[in-house]
Amino acid sequence: MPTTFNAFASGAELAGALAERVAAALRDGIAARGAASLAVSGGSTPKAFFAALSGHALDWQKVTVTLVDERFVPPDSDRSNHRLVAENLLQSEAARAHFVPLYHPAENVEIAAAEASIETAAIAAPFDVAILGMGGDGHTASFFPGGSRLSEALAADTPRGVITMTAEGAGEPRLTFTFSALNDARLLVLHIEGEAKKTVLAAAQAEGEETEMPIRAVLRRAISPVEIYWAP
Ligand SMILES: O=C1O[C@H](COP(=O)(O)O)[C@@H](O)[C@H](O)[C@H]1O
Repeated sequence: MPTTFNAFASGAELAGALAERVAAALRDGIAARGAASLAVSGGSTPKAFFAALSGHALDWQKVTVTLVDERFVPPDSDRSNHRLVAENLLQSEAARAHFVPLYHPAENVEIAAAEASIETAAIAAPFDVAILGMGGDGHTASFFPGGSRLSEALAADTPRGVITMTAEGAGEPRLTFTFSALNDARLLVLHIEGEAKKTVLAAAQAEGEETEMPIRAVLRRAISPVEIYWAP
């Protein structure tokens, strides 16, 4: 699928434009199907976008928000993507959205992933919107190079759902939606910021193994076109 590259002069400009784009897609989903879904990434990049989106007036009660991936940490951890979303997106107008977490206080991450798969299966597929990020190592979601279940996570025939991932660069064990659950989102965005990530993106767009830079799976094989949003 083709990618489009949308460059902005600043992170603030990007946040405003991406929030407009996502709010419009959610409104379209509500108009067409009565409800809409949004899967967002964590990390350090999306805060300004979350703040901009949270102020958009739309029928948030009909929107389900979930995470593309999560660390196996409780929501009061400063490493929690759930916490990031609660503090920055589920505010203002968006406080009325329904949030489905991936973390569950289970005995181990495998049980938590099974619970997350069951709960998120109630969200109609495909997602209306999925916002991916990308790490400096070329990971997206929790598809890490060298990840314990990377091949399974990236395989097109792995069912939609949440699986576990451990990797040297990942810190805590992870919970991540599979590639099959993300690649057909009606609006599929890759949100990256900084010159360093632009360089990583260029490397990912060159030849090489998907397993070395898992973002390649999205850039090469996603069913939906990938809209890249970048600012310096
Ligand atoms: O581990 C993660 O990292 C990526 C990228 O994060 P960033 O801090 O470089 O923006 C993120 O997309 C993912 O959701 C997160 O769990």
